[in-house]
Amino acid sequence: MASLGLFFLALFLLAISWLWDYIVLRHIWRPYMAAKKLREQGIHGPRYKFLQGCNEDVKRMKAAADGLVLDVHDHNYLPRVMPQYLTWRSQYGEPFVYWFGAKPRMCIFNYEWARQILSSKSGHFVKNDTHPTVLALLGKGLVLVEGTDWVRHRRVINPAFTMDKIKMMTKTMVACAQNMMKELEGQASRNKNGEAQVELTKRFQELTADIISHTAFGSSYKLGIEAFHAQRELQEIAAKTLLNVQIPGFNYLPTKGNRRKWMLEKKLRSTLMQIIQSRLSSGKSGYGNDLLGLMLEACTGTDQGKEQQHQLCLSIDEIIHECKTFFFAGHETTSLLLTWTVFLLSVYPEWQARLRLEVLRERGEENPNGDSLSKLKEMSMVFLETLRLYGPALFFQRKPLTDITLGETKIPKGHAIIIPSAIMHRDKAVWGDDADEFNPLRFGNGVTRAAKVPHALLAFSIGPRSCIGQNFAMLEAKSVMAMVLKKFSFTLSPTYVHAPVDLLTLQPKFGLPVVLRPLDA
Ligand code: HEM
Repeated sequence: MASLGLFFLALFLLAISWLWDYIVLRHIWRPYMAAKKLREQGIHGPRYKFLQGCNEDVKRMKAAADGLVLDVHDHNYLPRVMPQYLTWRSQYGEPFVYWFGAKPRMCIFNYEWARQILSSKSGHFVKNDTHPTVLALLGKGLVLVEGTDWVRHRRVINPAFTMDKIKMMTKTMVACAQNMMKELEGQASRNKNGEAQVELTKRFQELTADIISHTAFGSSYKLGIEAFHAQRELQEIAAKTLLNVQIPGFNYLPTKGNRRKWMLEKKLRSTLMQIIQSRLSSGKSGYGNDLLGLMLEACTGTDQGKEQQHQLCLSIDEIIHECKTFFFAGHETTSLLLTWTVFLLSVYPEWQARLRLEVLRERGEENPNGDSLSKLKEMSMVFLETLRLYGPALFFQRKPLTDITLGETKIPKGHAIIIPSAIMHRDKAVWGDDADEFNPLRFGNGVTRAAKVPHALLAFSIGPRSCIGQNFAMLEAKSVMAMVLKKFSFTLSPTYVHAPVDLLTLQPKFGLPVVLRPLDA
């Protein structure tokens, strides 16, 4: 009896200590003190609300803005997509602080501060805490690892992204694009008017999944596409649940949503494991020159010294995480670059004609290759302008590991910093009065001279954590766009609705229906 009493007393004390830590300290005292300290520095923001922070306000503002539909010439979708940042900036100035649950987030708009944070090599800034579903989707690969692990992963992966290697992959990229063109031509020829009405967002997603599957993992399309579908659904779940209050332990409850998420995670892992296993069993004379081959070689190679091998070694579990990372990072972003470029070239047919001419001038009727694609300067300009206006990533997050000072402002350790690149890309003081307009000519003298600040384009980020796949993405997008421009002219379908939406990446809410007209018809 006495021991039962002791047990309940211990349980009671445990509950009290949990309540004290979780409710009082974490959700009342710390937010109160953090807000007070920031106020003393003149940094204000929306009021913290118990447990939810500002998450419900964000949901409300986004829901209210969701009905806004833009004219196709209007590229300022920020009031639709990021209404909270615009509202709070106008109410509280720059920077301001808001609350993601109980966690403070400082939103900065200053290019010099962004440069200092993103270019820092000191290791003082790390990626912010990742939502569990985003982690399941993206894997703890290169995008999310930190410190010496990041150095090790990046060393293993860097050799797969040299320009020579990427140029060699052009053939595969063009072949995948060619298959898609054939399908589209077939679709057009079956219609009486010889045109095809196609929703391109989905087509580009499938195409870029096919390309990454072939170039990075050498896997069969069928297996790759299974991983792709599981990741897509995880992304939808993440986008829907990101702003929900996170109750400790909730992720372990067998709710319908959690069970679906676990099933998808399992499916993704087992599919990637299958791709890896089939490569391992075929690797009698090396594992191949692509990304997966390089990772497996590093993991199992025996011709290096022990010390060097340790620095260049990834475990099978780490390789699975990297596969998730590359599968997601490697196709989602590029498919969106293609989607938004087709949108803009439909709205500005003079640029569509200009790029078609450039493609035909460089290569005539022949399929593009690595060298000819590198010469497509105007196409590069159009991609850069597309990334400025419709970059897939809307903002970056970093978290300082120690107290830091930016200008006169002190940012305490652990306070997340939000760098809203989509808003900064429209800063008229930096980009000029036409910042809201589509003007690829601003990139005529190269990316560093396009604005008043050398590294104003943040689409691939800057500094040591900038995108490892940017050359790959540009060459891939060029391969596909060159093929599309050679085969078709295109216009927006009358059913297109211009309503960009934030689903972790910037996407057209209702897809991109276009009308394709074969050029040789
Ligand atoms: C238009 C296409 C792309 C865009 C706009 C883009 C954008 C970005 C951005 C903004 C970051 C930095 C994220 C941060 O700092 O939080 C990043 C990192 C990364 N990207 Fe991309 N990306 C693209 C294509 C690709 C491709 C094709 C791959 C792989 C094949 C890739 C792989 C990665 C990886 C692994 C990182 C993490 C790098 C590191 O932290 O060392 N990306 N990307």
